Amino acid sequence: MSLPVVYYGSVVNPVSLKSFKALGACLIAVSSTGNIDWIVEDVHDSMVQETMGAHGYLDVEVVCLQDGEFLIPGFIDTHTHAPQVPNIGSGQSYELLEWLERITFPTESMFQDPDFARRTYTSVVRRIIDSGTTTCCYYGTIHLEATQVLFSNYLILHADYYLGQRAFIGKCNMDRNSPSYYIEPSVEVSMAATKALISHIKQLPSNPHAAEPLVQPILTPRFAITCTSPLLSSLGQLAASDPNLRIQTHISENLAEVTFTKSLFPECSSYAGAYDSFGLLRANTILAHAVHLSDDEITLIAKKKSGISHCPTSNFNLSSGVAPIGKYLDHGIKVGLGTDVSGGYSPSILNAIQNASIASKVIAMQTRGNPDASAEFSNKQLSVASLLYLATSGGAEVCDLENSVGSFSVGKSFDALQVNVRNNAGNPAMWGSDSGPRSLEGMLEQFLFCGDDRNISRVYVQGKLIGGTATR
Ligand SMILES: O=c1[nH]c(=O)c2nc[nH]c2[nH]1
Ligand SMILES: [Zn+2]
Repeated sequence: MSLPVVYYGSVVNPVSLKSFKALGACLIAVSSTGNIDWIVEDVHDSMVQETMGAHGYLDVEVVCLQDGEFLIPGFIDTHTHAPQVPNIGSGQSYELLEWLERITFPTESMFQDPDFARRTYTSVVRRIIDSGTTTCCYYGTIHLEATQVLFSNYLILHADYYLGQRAFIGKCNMDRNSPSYYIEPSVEVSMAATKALISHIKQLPSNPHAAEPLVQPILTPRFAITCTSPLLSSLGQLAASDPNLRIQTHISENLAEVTFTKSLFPECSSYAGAYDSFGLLRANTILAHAVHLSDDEITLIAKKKSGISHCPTSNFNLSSGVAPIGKYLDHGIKVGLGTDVSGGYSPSILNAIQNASIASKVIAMQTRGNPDASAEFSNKQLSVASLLYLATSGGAEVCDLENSVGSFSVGKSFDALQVNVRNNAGNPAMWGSDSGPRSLEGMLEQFLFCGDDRNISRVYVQGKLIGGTATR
């Protein structure tokens, strides 16, 4: 257990899709458990010690942020593929199905060799942490051993793994429509490996102070095209036996994919209907992409309370389309952001924020002649407040972690980023020696739109410093 610590300075705290708090002189107390003990806003520096004393915090370390530094909740990446980092930036000319066949499946198949996984995954996790991702939903490959290696990075990186990054780790299920060199031979083999991974991850000790283990397994049927009905049915049964087990998959990313999926499940009403028929649509299901959903599918997903991972960089990059996120928000669907490496070419949620903004502007421009005046978000560009929310609190909702992370409040874990937009951060796009003092709102907007990992000096999960430039 570490010592309690108090952070004093500027804090940005998401409140809703429409607002956030920009607090100039805030005290956040983090107890030795890594959870937030108390928060006091607007504290003059002459009152810091007295305020701490009133909370019984005597002789506790105070970390004071400087001008140009502020805290925000850590980013939540609701969808990425760890084994695709080696081919990040390749194959940009293809659409989804061809890209899978030519670029992705060949790379993923290399993880059959656990040594390749060992050589690759450590730097992958390190890079994602330093990009500011405190919670990450990872797809592995079909290989049990390599996915165990991915998990073991939490041991390698931090000695006591449970104080590292918060993560969901899944082994892909694929028993059809996959190349002969990268396919599981049967439902039984796929299910046995899935169960073995779950037991492997669950057997390790968890942090007693975290509401749930920091690293958890997640069911990962890759997408309906690569899973037979018996496999989806077995995964649905496994999910039914453990309501807490998260599920992640892809949905309606690309029009050719949607057509192929419907041909494979003619008895189902839709792509979403196919997942639902196997019990795979529920409140802790994370559906990546959702670019081309029908109105009936939107209604079904809203009814099931499943979450959508918006992956705008990937949606642009693979020419998949523009997901109508505003419409989903108006239907009350939970939405978070995903980098979807390597469909997306950046492991940073900052890049997903920037492309989510542009995606919403594309829709707003296309529908200018037909604004939906009665709707709050449909056909409108996403505000800074909405973008911040999707990257943090929205992601927490999608991961079913909204009571533990996603914003700063008493009782939640201190999963946070210390952002630095000062000159010494080394990003010449920011600050500038003669630009003078700026508002916290202004600094936040510039960070979201032109910041990068140079501007993330500290990354905390469950109160523990796990990355950022200050650790390098
Ligand atoms: O963007 C994507 N990346 C993938 O790896 C994948 N697999 C199925 N569907 C997918 N979409
Ligand atoms: Zn994906």
